Amino acid sequence: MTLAAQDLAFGYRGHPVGQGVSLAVAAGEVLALLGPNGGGKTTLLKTLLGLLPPQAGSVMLDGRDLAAIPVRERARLVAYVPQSHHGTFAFTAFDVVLMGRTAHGGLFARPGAKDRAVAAAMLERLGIAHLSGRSVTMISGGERQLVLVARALAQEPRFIVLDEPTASLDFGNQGKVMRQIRSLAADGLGVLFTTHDPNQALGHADRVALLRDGGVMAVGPVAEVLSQERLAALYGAPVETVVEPGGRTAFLPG
Ligand SMILES: Nc1ncnc2c1ncn2[C@@H]1O[C@H](COP(=O)(O)OP(=O)(O)OP(=O)(O)O)[C@@H](O)[C@H]1O
Repeated sequence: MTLAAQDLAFGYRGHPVGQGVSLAVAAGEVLALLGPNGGGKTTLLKTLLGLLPPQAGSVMLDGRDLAAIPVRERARLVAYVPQSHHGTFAFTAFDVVLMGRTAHGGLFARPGAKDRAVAAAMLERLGIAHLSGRSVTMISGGERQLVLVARALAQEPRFIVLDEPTASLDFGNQGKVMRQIRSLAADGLGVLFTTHDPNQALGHADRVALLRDGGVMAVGPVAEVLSQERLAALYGAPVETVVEPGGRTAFLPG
């Protein structure tokens, strides 16, 4: 099963952002999307999720055109973790995670015991069960980010798309989310995430796509694609390479 962009052009009405993008994320793998600010990462994700219509080309989910898949079925297959934002409504963390179950119930069905159990299990999995009864307007940005990841997991999707999932997280929670990402792929999910840290792609992704000016500069296995030269070209800035005594490579802004 794959989620794939085929010769995709994407953008907003009257504002094309990218074109000629072909890439795919398969079940069981992690694909990282890297690129400079404004390069089109979020817009591409929204198009892959069906939140924005393609301007040309297509998005295919398991060989079917995404546009032809009913919205509720789509929601059972693909979950989205948007960039963390301030919640406006004072829902509890538990209720927000429970909302991830909507795609599994009937149109007006109330959540059942199974839905509540899945929501509780996902809060537990992310280590935030203690936040269950707290209002999401009164927790930290990082805690809210973890709630959004738990909500996506409660959807029990086949693919999960995360937009800068670690942006507001402290060092410990960054590690926690990245480990979750790996374990989701081990459970058979396809994972696509954006990041501004090439080292996260290096350490946790199987493949990486480099997006610049709305086009794919390179896509492939991390070890083949991520080099000092490519990253310098991607960001238009110097990049340094550090090789640890154990042989592990890391990139630093130069
Ligand atoms: N709602 C919108 N309507 C019109 N143009 C938009 C809208 N949102 C973003 N853009 C523009 O689309 C382009 C791509 O933005 P996008 O948010 O996809 O980039 P990004 O790679 O995710 O950036 P960042 O790393 O800064 O989050 C930018 O030029 C941006 O100004």
